[in-house]
Amino acid sequence: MTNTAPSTAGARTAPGAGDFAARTQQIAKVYGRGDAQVVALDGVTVGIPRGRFTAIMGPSGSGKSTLMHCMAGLDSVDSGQVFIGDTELTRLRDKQLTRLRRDKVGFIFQAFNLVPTLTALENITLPMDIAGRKPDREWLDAVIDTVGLRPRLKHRPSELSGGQQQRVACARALAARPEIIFADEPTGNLDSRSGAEVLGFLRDSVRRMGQTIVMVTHDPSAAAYADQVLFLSDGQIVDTMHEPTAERVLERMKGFDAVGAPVRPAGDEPGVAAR
Ligand SMILES: Nc1ncnc2c1ncn2[C@@H]1O[C@H](COP(=O)(O)OP(=O)(O)OP(=O)(O)O)[C@@H](O)[C@H]1O
Repeated sequence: MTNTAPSTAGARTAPGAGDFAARTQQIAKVYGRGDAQVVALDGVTVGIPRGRFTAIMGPSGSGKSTLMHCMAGLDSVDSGQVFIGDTELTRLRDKQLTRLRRDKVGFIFQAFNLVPTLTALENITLPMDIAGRKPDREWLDAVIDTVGLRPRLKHRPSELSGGQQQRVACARALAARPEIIFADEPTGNLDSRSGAEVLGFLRDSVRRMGQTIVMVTHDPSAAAYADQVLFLSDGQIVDTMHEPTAERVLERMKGFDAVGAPVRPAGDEPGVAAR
């Protein structure tokens, strides 16, 4: 890759660094050595615009999870820079990184990761309790209403459906008002109706609350809830699609052959790798 400016990833005019909730500059990540070496990220430069919903798609093994983990400070890069807001993660010591993840980043995983002995409300406020922060009551109320959990706040996870449990996990991520939320296959364990509900709440939290969300997904219908989709192939971003529909995303995914090489259809906007 020869470019150095982050992909606008959805913003139509070139935004400044301050408009990105997270960004990377030429990051590379290699796993293993010698014959077993795998280049998971190959010089990715990308910006995640604030207050937008961004989906990351690509063939299996293209580097989606690695990119998300590196952007979230859950994994280290071999070269390049990662920023959350103005803070360069790649310069932080472990303790500072832990604090930054706690204070500025929210996570939603495929497995709901709720504490079984706590009620829904206690699970939602747990990260703030651990951080010794008092929840902003008004914001918490808005989050609870957005995810439709008010009648279920005293229930424990085992008394909730999968969709409701994932809504608790969404509310937990939203409650602390993080700079950015990373969601890794958040609907992977849900039936299509519950999945649609959760995706609707995520989209609402972006539209109504100005949250920034990045979501890795394999599902074109899930990606269609996003404002833009970044397509990864062989550790590089090869396309960006704005205002996606499930049909267009599916069509674009068909453009990747079995080993993941991109075949760009005419008319699609080039991604950062081509700039
Ligand atoms: N811990 C690891 N050790 C060795 N190789 C790894 C490790 N993690 C990922 N990889 C390799 O890096 C590449 C990118 O993996 P990654 O999980 O980021 O892809 P992905 O697009 O998220 O895949 P999937 O859609 O199948 O989840 C793959 O070839 C994978 O095998």
